[in-house]
Amino acid sequence: MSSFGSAPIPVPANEPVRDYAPGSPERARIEAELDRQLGMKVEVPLVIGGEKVSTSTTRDMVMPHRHSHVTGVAHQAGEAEVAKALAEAERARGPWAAMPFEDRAAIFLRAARLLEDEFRDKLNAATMLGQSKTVYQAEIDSACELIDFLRFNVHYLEGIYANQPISPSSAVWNRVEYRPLDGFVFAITPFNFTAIAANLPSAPALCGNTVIWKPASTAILSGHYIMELFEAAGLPPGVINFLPGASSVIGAPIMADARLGGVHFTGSTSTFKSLWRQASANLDNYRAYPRLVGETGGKDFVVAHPSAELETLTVALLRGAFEYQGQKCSAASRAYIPDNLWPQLRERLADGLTELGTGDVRDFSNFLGAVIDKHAFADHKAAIDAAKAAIGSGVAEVIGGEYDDSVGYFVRPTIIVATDPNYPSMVEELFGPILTIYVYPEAEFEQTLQLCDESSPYALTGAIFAEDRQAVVTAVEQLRFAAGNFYINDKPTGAVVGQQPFGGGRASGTNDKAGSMWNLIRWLSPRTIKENFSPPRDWRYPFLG
Ligand SMILES: NC(=O)c1ccc[n+]([C@@H]2O[C@H](COP(=O)([O-])OP(=O)(O)OC[C@H]3O[C@@H](n4cnc5c(N)ncnc54)[C@H](O)[C@@H]3O)[C@@H](O)[C@H]2O)c1
Ligand SMILES: N[C@@H](CCC=O)C(=O)O
Repeated sequence: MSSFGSAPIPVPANEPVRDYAPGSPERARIEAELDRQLGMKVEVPLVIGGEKVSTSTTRDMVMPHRHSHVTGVAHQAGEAEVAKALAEAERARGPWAAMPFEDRAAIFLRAARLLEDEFRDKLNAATMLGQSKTVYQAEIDSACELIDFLRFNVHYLEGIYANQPISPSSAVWNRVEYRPLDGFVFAITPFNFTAIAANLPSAPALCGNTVIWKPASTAILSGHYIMELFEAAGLPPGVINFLPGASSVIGAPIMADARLGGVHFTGSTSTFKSLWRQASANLDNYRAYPRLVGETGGKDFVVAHPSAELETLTVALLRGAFEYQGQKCSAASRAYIPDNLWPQLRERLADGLTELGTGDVRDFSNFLGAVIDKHAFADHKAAIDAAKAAIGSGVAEVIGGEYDDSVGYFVRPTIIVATDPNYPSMVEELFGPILTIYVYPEAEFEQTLQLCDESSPYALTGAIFAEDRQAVVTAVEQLRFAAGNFYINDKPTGAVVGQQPFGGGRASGTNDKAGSMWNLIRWLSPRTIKENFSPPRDWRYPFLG
């Protein structure tokens, strides 16, 4: 806090989602920006200590929905740049930690304001072109969710700082200083959410930490504009160091560094486990135990009770499973449907699938773009082929199931109807536009809840659909540990900062709830200070006489 006053932070409200309707001013602006970005090639440097760094190795950035189109090149970090980033993160630590909270807060509040306006189209367009999001999916991510993260984190941190111990006597004053960690933070970010990519480095930075940020190789374009945004907002050099490059080159030396204070990770479960193993192997090197925060994979479920309402269930499955090509960690990827509802639901879903346009995100009539890259395409193709081959032994039918990578990595929305509740796509994460459904006998609702709870290792999001209140009560009870974000009569995606703190347990992560005080607490190392205004002057207890 300032030495000369205590100014309350403006109370945040969620950023309104713009609708980009035909003829709207925002539609005209984003179309112009898309055309502008389509006409250019960007050269993305590393940013270390505020300096833009080029290297001898670059990597092409391509559009998933038109892989022949190169949006630019990204310079790749090597050993020397990793060493420089470690040195810069160390150099900037003292001055940044000494900067008053109001000033750190002002930088991120200014970033939010810049994103509300002049950066909005740039970041949305980059997210659309680089990560193949439709305009709506880009808007809720790279504009609204990111603005919310920036504003709400400031608000939550103010609340944490205000949390102080009691000082019951006039002789003693107790206080807690919420220091940053005793080392730098390594932020490792996924491809699928621009807001997450920005939040993972900026949340620890707001708390006074310096950060080395390794973005996903398939989301560099939006990462580049995030760095421009932070720079425009006045973030001092060295606070966030941007290090695109191969994880094999960047990961090991940073994880082995004695000054590692924490890892802020979002991505797959297997990558997080490998980071945890590296931390454990390096335990004797570290100055302090690093904080390991990871939000990871999911096998998110929808359970319908026989009393569920068909219309809302249909919409929840179509939107929950297929928005952004199912590449949300929260996406509904398995559903348990009672046999009384299945015939009608099947018809509605099959009709819905034929209407979900899949193609170039520059065409606003499409509901889905492409999956992120050739590896994801190959995985989804293999899963669809395997399901078709399993018809009659574990699978009843495959609805949809088309794919084509001649122009872009397109996988059309697909439903696998499994007869085996442990069929691989009922229990393993695929992270694409594939929903697997198991139809259960309507009398077996409680056994089905148990199956849902026990058959997959993940516990990120899940939903119950029921009109019968007792069924809701039973599901809430039986699925207590099956999801960190649980929804009643709503799709399991679309958590909003400030409304539904997000994260899961079991194989889905450490459940530190992004966009909440619980996440920020992980980047703080409290120091308790007791001051005695009248220390004792005699060592004897009164009873010693
Ligand atoms: N739970 C959540 O909140 C959440 C949110 C978004 C995504 N996800 C999960 O993320 C996954 C998809 O994202 P992805 O494909 O980008 O995940 P990923 O694990 O492949 O990559 C995530 C990041 O880790 C880096 N990485 C990989 N190996 C590394 C290593 N050895 N050392 C250092 N860095 C390394 C990657 O380069 C990337 O930056 C899915 O499993 C999804 O469920 C979870
Ligand atoms: N917060 C997002 C998920 C982010 C993971 O990819 C949601 O709730 O849909």
